[in-house]
Amino acid sequence: MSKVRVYEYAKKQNVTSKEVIDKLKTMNIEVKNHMAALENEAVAKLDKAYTGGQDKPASQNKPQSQNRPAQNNQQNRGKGGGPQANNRGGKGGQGNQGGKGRGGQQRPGQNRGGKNNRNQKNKQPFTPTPMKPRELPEKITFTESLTVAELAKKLHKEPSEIVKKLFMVGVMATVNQELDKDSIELICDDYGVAVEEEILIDSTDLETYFDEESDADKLVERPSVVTIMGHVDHGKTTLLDSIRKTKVTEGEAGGITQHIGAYQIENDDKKITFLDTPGHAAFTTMRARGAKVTDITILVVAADDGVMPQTVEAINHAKAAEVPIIIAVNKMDKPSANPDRVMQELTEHGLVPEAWGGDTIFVPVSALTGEGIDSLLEMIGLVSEVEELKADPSRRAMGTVIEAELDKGRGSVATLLVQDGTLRVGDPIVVGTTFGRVRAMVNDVGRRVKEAGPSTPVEITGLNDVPLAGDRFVVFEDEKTARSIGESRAQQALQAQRGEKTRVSLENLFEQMKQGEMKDLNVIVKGDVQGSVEAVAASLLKIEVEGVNVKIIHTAVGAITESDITLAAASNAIVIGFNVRPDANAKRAADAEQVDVRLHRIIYKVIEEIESAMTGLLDPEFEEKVIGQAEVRQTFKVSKVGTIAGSYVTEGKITRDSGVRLIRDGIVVFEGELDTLKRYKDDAKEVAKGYECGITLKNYNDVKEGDIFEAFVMEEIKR
Ligand SMILES: Nc1nc2c(ncn2[C@@H]2O[C@H](COP(=O)(O)OP(=O)(O)OP(=O)(O)O)[C@@H](O)[C@H]2O)c(=O)[nH]1
Repeated sequence: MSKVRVYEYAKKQNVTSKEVIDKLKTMNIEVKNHMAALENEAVAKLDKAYTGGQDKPASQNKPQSQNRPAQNNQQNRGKGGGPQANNRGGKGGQGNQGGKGRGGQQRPGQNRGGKNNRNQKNKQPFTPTPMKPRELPEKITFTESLTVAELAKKLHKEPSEIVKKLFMVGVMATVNQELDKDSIELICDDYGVAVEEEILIDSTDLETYFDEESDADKLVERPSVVTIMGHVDHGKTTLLDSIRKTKVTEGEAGGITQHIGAYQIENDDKKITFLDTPGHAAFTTMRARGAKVTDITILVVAADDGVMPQTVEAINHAKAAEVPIIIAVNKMDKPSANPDRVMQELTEHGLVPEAWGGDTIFVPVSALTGEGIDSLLEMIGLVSEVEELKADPSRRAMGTVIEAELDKGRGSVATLLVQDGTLRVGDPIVVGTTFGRVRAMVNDVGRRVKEAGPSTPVEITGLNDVPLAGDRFVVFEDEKTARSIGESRAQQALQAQRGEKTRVSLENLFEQMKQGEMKDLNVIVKGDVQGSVEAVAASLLKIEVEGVNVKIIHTAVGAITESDITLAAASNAIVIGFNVRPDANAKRAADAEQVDVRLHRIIYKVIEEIESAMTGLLDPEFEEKVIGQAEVRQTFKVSKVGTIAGSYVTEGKITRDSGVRLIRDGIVVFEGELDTLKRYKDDAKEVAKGYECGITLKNYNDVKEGDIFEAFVMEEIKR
């Protein structure tokens, strides 16, 4: 196949891949990254754009294609920003100088600006004179960025000259400052020197291998991968069992005992893979790690119970992952079954049955009696046909870890879902940050196998360490490469742990918007009552700021849970708690995943904060810091004084002048000030963890045993 990839095309045109991707975007052609293969049609359109409508194919263009219209250059200059020195807020626009275009792409001697022509006059075009030491180079190359000093060296100039030039276009830079691509191009443009950005292909980035496209003629249909989700006790496990029992061939060794966290069945000559990781937590954890493994979600809803909170959560998780949903209305054998109610309730969540004019498939089943299971499988078959699930068994194997553990006898044991290619015993493999050679491979019924094709779950041994669920794996040519990539990945992971992640937060939102990285601000709203959740969500949706949309991906009543944080991490969302707090697990998860959780009690403050963040006006000067917690052990009513809460400090400390919140079952019932803080009879300035104290609140008396005081102070944030 001779398809041209984005980076190859960019090279041909002597522009960057990003520019090509941006240009494609303006043509409504979305490509994943620089590795994406371009359709002929896209190449033709690009050729047209780069040759100014002359319909000249890229192959005929000289590598340094000069004849790009100035207006294209303008367009490609990046979103609203002129040149900027990195790490600086450089006021955009200034450097975007009129029709000057990006002569950086041009070679000296070709149609250059006046200044450079003057330089050129001294040159004897056909006499091979030796290069003068201070002469400008024809072209420079760089990867990602250059410091001012490095750029100066490449241009054979003094750094101070470059600093001056930058200053002229409104960029203040010091000698050691890193310059971004725009600034480098602008300076080179000014000297009439061509620039080429070398794009490094990161061989340690496993996703790159997933993005490699297969030849169309090698693609074959692959089994669909199905996850079952639903509310507790609605019958997920029973349904999974029932499907397996009806379909696993009797003759299989090991019968129906399942060995690994996934199994495959055959229905109408078509295989279906079920992931036995019920619950959306596992599903979303995987997605948070970047892996998409599920093709279809079966949402189990008990016909006698209807839509419950976890049903809604599951819907939102599946929607966020853009996975099609089939509804299994379970427990139809029960006399109290009311499938109409289930349909009605799900309609309220945007899942409208086909019978009512929608496009959601509802299948009534009984996991207990087996009734309806065949229709369910048939529907899975139908949906997977629509999805056109394809893979190329001839390529190197790649996929995702379903689960992994350390086995005393066998060492690291990992269940992998092969998503593309064919995995074979003996293959050198990198799995997450681990590596090795596939020593032995066992299928879902415990039988040893030599190879496993697309959508097949297998258990393997032979890795040097235990990978994590959701980690990606890729097979490499030889063990040496696998080891070196595995080791660099482990190293990178360590560094990343120390470094920072770029999850969206209200603090960095504007910056990300400016760089064109954010189009949707995903938000999860949790609140104390349905009414307030709806009100917050509705007000958020009304915010109008150009360039970014608020997208509510999940709302629910109750405290912020770990599952909310996982969803936020997977969907790059922020979490808003309205009169509710995160529970302990959620707090830990939010810290670890760096999910921005914003807690509020007044709607307009929520809106104000988000709006300011979107317009870059967020005032981050003060941030609330929780300094301690105390639990109310006993209350005493004293006339004139009110209720004294005999409390025990469980975390940090409570200080006399800290702000305080009273929390009951995860819900904030009061926020205000302390009236008194006493140790025995004496006033105390602060009471530390492990000590008892008496607390009264200003203007609030309804303190109850078991309530939690949360003390906080406002701290100035260093910018
Ligand atoms: N009558 C009837 N009972 C069912 C059916 N499906 C499941 N049950 C029962 O419902 C209960 C819960 O079923 P499970 O399969 O454990 O539910 P689950 O969704 O896996 O529950 P968790 O794993 O706790 O989330 C069990 O007692 C099942 O026997 C059904 O179709 N009809």
